[in-house]
Amino acid sequence: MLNDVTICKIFTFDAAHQLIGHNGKCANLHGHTYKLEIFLKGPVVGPDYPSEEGFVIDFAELKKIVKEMVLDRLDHAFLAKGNEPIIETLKETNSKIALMGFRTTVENLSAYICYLLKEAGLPIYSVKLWETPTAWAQVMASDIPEKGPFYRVNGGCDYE
Ligand SMILES: Nc1nc2c(c(=O)[nH]1)N=C([C@H](O)[C@H](O)COP(=O)(O)OP(=O)(O)OP(=O)(O)O)CN2
Ligand SMILES: [Zn+2]
Repeated sequence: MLNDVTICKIFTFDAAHQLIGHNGKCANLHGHTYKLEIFLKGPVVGPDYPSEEGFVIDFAELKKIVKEMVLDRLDHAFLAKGNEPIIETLKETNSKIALMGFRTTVENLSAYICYLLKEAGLPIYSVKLWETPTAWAQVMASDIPEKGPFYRVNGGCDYE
């Protein structure tokens, strides 16, 4: 039996959002440099274990998957629930919109990313998403229900 190892790779992306109806400054259109920590957990495998590589997964491979599935979609985008009036103007100016369909709190975004990567077949352990240097949310893959994350069930909405 192989022992599991947890590995982590860190990414950043810049994005804007607006929490419509929030009773505070985040009701304004504003942006963040998000820091995204992806934790994977699994045995150190290779095609002919024990491999010379000694990887859970090649960080380069992980980077490629996260870039394609997350960063290309979210980086320098407006993260939209879909009810933000600014969307019309952004469309008119061909500005990048990532239509999430849920309220773009750091809780919901981290659950979304974790679910996406889990569905992609990665041995995902957790996703930790920093919205600011002092605020983050972490979602454990094992806490995501089979039918999907909580934002799917209740809209993840603290207002509507
Ligand atoms: N539980 C949550 N609370 C808040 C969220 C969220 O996603 N989950 N989001 C916001 C805002 O979007 C805001 O970007 C973050 O707010 P805050 O941490 O208060 O930001 P500050 O820049 O004021 O941080 P300081 O380090 O305290 O200066 C609001 N709440
Ligand atoms: Zn914010």
